[in-house]
Amino acid sequence: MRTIKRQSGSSLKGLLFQNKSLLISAVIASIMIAGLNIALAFILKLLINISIDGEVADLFNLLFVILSFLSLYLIVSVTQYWTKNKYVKEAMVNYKNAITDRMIKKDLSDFRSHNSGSYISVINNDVKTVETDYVEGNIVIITQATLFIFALGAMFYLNVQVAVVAIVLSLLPIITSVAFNGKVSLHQERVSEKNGAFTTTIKDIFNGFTVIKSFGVEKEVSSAVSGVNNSLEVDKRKFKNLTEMVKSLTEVAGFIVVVGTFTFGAWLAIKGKTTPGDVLAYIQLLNYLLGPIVILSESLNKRKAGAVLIQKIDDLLISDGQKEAGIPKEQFNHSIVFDNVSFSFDGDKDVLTGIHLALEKNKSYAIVGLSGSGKSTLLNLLMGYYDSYKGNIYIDDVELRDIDPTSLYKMLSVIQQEVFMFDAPIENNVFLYKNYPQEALQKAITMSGLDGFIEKKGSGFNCGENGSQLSGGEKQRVSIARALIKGTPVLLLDEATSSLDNETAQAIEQSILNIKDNTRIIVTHKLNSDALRMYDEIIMMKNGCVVEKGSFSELLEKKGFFYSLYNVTDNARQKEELLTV
Ligand SMILES: Nc1ncnc2c1ncn2[C@@H]1O[C@H](COP(=O)(O)OP(=O)(O)OP(=O)(O)O)[C@@H](O)[C@H]1O
Repeated sequence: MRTIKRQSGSSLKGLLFQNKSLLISAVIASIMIAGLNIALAFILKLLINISIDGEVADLFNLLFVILSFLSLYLIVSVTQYWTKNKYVKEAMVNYKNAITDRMIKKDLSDFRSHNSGSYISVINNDVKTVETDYVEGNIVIITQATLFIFALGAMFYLNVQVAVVAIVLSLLPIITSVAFNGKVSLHQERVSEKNGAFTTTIKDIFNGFTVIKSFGVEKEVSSAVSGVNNSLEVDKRKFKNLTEMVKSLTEVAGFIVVVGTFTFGAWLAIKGKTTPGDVLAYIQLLNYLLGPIVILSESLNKRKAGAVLIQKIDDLLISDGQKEAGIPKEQFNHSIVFDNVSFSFDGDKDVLTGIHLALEKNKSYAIVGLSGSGKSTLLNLLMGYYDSYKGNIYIDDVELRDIDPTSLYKMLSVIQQEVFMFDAPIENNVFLYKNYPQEALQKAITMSGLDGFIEKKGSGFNCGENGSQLSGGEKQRVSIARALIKGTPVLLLDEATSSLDNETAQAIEQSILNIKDNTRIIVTHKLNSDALRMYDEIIMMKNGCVVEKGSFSELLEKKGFFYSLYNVTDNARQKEELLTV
């Protein structure tokens, strides 16, 4: 058997930097803004020096410079936000599309290993944080770092001693911020996890609204939500407290830098070693030194936390890995074989034990057994929902785990009791937006018993959210039609007609059993002798094992477990109930 190699997959982070020309334009504009801010300090210095010992003509010349400066500032600033917003928009479109794409391409077993709330929370919360703290944060960091470097350079230009004092003191807020880096990331990750749990809880309320109402458990559910909500808000508060404490500490450290540098500048002015204009320029430059330190410390911490979220998103989408491209197999030639298959959900207690089955092409099989005996799990293994089973499942001698999942679903269709419906017209729900030959459509619609409904309501009838405008039976008919239209060589039915009345259910079962060029494996609770007689083989399950198999008459002759169940009563209805308990 080929082993499944797990591949780590590439990180989606690269997508955030894909549009390089826009990113570079936004960065250049940001750097220019930083330069213009420094130029403002020199303009103020000139203004003060002219006011002390200059001429009116100098003042007019300077005013002309100021007007040109303001026009340039406006142009650069508009360019900066325009390119930045366009870059962020394109980066986020690419990133979110890639996330959705990866989610959809996950194979079933991988997708089901995570709670759907985690995926929703990633799209709703984490991606937003990545946008503000990481993508926009990168540009903020570049702008502020440039402003800091320019301000420092300008200080050196004005006075080396003042610049050295400013650098030494600036280490204080930087150290403060770096010291809390790790802790901030940890708290951000915790908030993200709690967001996921909260989304899952809210999702459960929407999905289980009818249950909540009919069982009158509003208060209990509200209190459960309140617990999750409270826990999320507690962690959010801790996160905010921490970031704001870091901000306060950095601000205080910043004041020390201002007061220290300014005192030193004032001392130099008193000694006559610098001009008042220079002192004003120091003050202005100090703002450009301190502002960035505070913003940088906050932005660097948030960026780090954003990077942790990017990693978390990657892990959710990649770490479980997708199967290495498997063997493409779309034709079903002769048989499906379960060779000593055992399976456990929790790795402890087996739900299926030592299953040996050989299912031949174009035959029909009924799987029967008491509730919880493992019938659905057997079908789910065949659908590739789980790959951690022991033993082997072969489709025409190819191990199921080695088959490319996409091609597997071209061979198998499943019809289940739970039917998902899109909030779309019935025709889109049946065809699932694909084109099929008219003849195939008509055949599937007739066989599934949907023809009457479509005639009455029209193919454009909207099904409502998850089919709220349709009855349970109508939804099941849609699901049957969907599978029949797909025309796969193997059909799996798991309680597919349970919501239909006995007569309709039997009619549909009969028409499915009449398809001769199809392999049908049908889990049924209905011990109806007319239907059971039509199956090539009945597989009787008990406690995760296949205990009997054979045709209806063979099993009756055997007088075993199937016989005893079938003969418990002559009343078919009671037999059905017996198996459902
Ligand atoms: N996702 C799951 N996680 C853990 N245990 C599960 C899971 N799904 C099913 N089981 C357990 O596995 C056993 C077999 O379940 P399965 O649904 O296959 O039985 P079944 O014969 O189809 O039952 P029914 O006729 O009631 O649908 C049961 O004990 C069930 O509780």
